[in-house]
Amino acid sequence: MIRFENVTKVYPRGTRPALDDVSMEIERGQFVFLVGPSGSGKSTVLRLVIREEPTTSGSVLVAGHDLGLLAPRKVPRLRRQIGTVFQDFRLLPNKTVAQNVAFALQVLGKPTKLIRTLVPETLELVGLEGKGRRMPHELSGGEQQRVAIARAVVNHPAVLLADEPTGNLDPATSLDIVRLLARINATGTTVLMATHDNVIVDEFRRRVIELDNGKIVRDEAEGSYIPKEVVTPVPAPELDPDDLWSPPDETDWADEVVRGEG
Ligand SMILES: Nc1ncnc2c1ncn2[C@@H]1O[C@H](COP(=O)(O)OP(=O)(O)OP(=O)(O)O)[C@@H](O)[C@H]1O
Repeated sequence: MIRFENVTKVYPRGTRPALDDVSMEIERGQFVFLVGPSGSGKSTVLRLVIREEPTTSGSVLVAGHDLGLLAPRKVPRLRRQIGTVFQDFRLLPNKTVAQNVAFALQVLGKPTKLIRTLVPETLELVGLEGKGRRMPHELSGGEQQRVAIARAVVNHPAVLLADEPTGNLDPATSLDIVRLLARINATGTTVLMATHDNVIVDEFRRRVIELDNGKIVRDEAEGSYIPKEVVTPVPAPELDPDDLWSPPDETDWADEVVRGEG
């Protein structure tokens, strides 16, 4: 689904490469934690996947398509297939919860009838049923992040990128948010989450890719990671795929990118 081939990224005013000859492949449907110290290149990986930045050398491929060959006017089409969530939520402060989520569909020109169905459905998915009329400032941090996640997934993206989504949240709320991301992953959405939080990484035991100084220094398959310390046990993430949307259709997604290139 996401492939990096010998990717090096040097920012215009960078003194050293933010990414240095990185190669990796993330399969469709995987949940991957991207870890590493501050400045190791985690956010840069995410920026390259949505083509917010070009590579300096090497290729980033999404669904088999080289983003370096994608015409700039086709980039919005790519981003439509990729949901993004950030540490600071980035909600529209003057819109209600429901309007924040609806806005993501309105900018895509989706019909009102569809929006009226999808918004409540998505708010229920993220555990915010009944809170659609609240303003963002009337919510806790964890609830605000749920709104941001609802907005990111309401269009059923093939990929969800999360950059330190728990960075502003307390430990218990952080685990709830990652459980929610795991539920979304269980619907077939590929999830790539950058995090500093070792408790979460140890707890969820998904694939871990560690960066240091722009290089991959560890890549451990799902479930193979042995925590260094015992952490407080918490219940396993709730996975109920029957209750959720069907997985995104990779064929449609690939076709859309192909059409975009043409
Ligand atoms: N726009 C930019 N211009 C110049 N250098 C940049 C830019 N963005 C990031 N960098 C540099 O690239 C390197 C990688 O940064 P990046 O933000 O990807 O790291 P990170 O692992 O996400 O860090 P953090 O955990 O602190 O968010 C750092 O040395 C950073 O200073």
